[in-house]
Amino acid sequence: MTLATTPSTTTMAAPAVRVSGVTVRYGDVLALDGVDLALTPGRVCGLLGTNGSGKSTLFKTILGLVAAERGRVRLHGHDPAAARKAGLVGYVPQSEQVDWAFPVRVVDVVMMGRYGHMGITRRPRRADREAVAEALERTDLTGLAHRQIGALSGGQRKRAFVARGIAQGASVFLLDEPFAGVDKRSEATIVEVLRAMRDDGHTLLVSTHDLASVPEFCDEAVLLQRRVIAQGGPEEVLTPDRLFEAFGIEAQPEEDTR
Ligand SMILES: Nc1ncnc2c1ncn2[C@@H]1O[C@H](COP(=O)(O)OP(=O)(O)OP(=O)(O)O)[C@@H](O)[C@H]1O
Repeated sequence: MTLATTPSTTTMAAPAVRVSGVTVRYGDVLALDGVDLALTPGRVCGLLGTNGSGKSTLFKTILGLVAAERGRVRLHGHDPAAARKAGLVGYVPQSEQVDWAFPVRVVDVVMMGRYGHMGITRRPRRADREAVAEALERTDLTGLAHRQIGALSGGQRKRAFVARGIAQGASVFLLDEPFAGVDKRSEATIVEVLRAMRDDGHTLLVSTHDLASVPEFCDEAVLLQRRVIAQGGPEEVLTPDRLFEAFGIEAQPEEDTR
């Protein structure tokens, strides 16, 4: 599941997302401590860290769902609330955060991405239906469009949320553990979709526990442990010393995956 190297010209572009000195607390719990992060447009960045290292909190802060005590977040120059209102950011949540019993079809989930484009009546127009059809096509879900979301496999559900972001016209995608509970075939399909999005200039931040796969599908990686331990190319970030600092174990990516 290899993503081709991004053209070097993109490395000079202004960041699509800039997180500057962000500190977040839940009561007494310090979840993020002065986090600095810059995401270059048209790249896939892997977000790595132990359980409780702050990955989901970082996503929620970028989305504007959690308020930072200090620091600031900008998405293409906008604050999180404005970016969300403009539909600039697509979010694929962890599976546990979604009520799969909710009686809604795949096509309805994807149409939710169009709400910001519709009037208050939320009546889809031709352009909305076309955008949804295209997003379903790109995520290989056309044949499942009328199935209940709860009746999909884990990988298909993830793709439905990616399709929602595509229909929305998002340019930044935050994916929280998109490969968790997903079989190899679905994983390969998701990686294909992410590659196509990246090649179209979208910016992707992808949290994963699968260290070995990071050099294969990410252009860069961030190691998080409440603060950023390292950000850069996977080979410069995933060193034994840094992995030990982040995970407290002698973990390192398998050599044959590089
Ligand atoms: N709503 C909340 N109230 C109180 N503490 C919270 C809340 N959400 C998260 N935390 C705490 O903040 C810290 C960071 O949690 P977060 O969910 O961001 O970690 P994570 O890296 O996403 O973990 P995981 O890999 O298990 O999903 C943890 O110590 C967690 O217990």
